[in-house]
Amino acid sequence: MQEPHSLQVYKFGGASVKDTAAIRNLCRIVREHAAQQQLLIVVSAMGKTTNALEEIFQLAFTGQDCGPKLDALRSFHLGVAQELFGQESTETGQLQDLLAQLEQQLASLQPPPAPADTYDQHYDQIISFGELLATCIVARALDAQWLDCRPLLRTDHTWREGRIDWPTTEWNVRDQLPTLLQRGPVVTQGFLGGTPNGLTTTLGREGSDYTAAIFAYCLQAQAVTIWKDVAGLLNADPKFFADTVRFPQISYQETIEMAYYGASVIHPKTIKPLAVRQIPLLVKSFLDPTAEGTRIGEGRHEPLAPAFIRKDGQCLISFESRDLTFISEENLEVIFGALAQVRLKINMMQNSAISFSVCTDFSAYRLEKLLSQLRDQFTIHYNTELELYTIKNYDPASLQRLTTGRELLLEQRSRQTFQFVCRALPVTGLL
Ligand SMILES: Nc1ncnc2c1ncn2[C@@H]1O[C@H](COP(=O)(O)OP(=O)(O)O)[C@@H](O)[C@H]1O
Ligand SMILES: N[C@@H](CC(=O)OP(=O)(O)O)C(=O)O
Repeated sequence: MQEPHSLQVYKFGGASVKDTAAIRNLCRIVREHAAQQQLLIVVSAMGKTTNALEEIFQLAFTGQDCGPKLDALRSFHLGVAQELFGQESTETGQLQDLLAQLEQQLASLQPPPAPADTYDQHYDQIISFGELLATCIVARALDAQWLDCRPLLRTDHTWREGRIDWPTTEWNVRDQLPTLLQRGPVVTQGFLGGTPNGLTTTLGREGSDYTAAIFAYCLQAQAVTIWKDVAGLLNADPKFFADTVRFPQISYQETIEMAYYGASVIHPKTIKPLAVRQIPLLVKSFLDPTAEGTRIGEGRHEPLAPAFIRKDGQCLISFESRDLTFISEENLEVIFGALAQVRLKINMMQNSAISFSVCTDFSAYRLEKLLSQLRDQFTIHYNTELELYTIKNYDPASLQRLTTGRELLLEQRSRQTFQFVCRALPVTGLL
């Protein structure tokens, strides 16, 4: 038996499996870069399938017709499978079974409409089909073993953000995976987990990177490679910023901070399990697989270029005590408690004498719940459609580059990091 550390974990996200050509490219990468090694391949839903499933679920849950959107999702997956494997080979089998299960589960939501407080639980049962369908196709394209990760990756019942039960998960993974990996490559789902009573959970949007890290941690893998549509970890998202530069090497700590502030290239929970076991994380381009990419690991490096992180869809909420009393620890306890209960994460916060402001991701549903809990005690104002910018390792030029022409609604700076909230401006090109 090979030593456990000879294992590589590859993670392929939505962009790398978005269509037939992308899946063929994935197969080439696996063949050319992972021969002679044990390989666990973690795969996300194809392209924008998770968003499509969210729309389908929303329609079904609110008693509306999701038929046309479901048909489009079905045709898309069957179309890709037919291009890869031929018409007849997809008429029955696992893919058809999964599509039938999805249809059945959606039908069971209506009528009668499920109670509103089961929304998140039902969400997970439906949204998870994106990864199940994608892995079914990719495993077959690679002639690899298909693994349902849900019985292994044990979580609690925190729907849409399942919290991993590490001891159970590690035991399960170490019990099951080594034998399978010895036989050949294994393909499994990112983003999914399972509760003790066999229900599906998801780990938070874009959580497949985290799945790769969980498996790598449990199996003490040699490295994790996440294959992206960018050259590596850059100092900014090239979709919004001009003149980006790649970091060839960067520490776990710098990366975790970038992910925390919103650099969407890596899910924020990915780094910790890898850092604990000193497993390097490689970010590589599936468009140019031989290029160097980025190596994230232990150690120090030269000071980095300023990094720019933009988070859109922000909401700035301010709480004022109703009777001009100062914002006190007691008030803050109430506000934090309510934010935690409705699961609104604080991206930035600031207090003054009689008011306390938080910047969070906007969710109409969660905001309404928050307002109904706190309205009696506080006067609450909020603004939506805002952007939160963070500059790590800022200098005067980078500050000027980002703040010129913007009205800053809230700002904060430490020695390394500058953050501000502002109104979204019309897009006129790259920043
Ligand atoms: N600092 C950054 N460096 C590189 N890419 C970034 C950065 N911040 C955001 N991105 C964005 O992350 C995208 C890749 O991540 P993501 O879309 O989650 O990939 P996938 O879903 O395929 O795993 C890139 O296309 C890029 O727009
Ligand atoms: N498919 C899920 C999980 C995920 O991680 O996807 P991706 O690897 O494409 O970001 C999502 O879109 O949230």
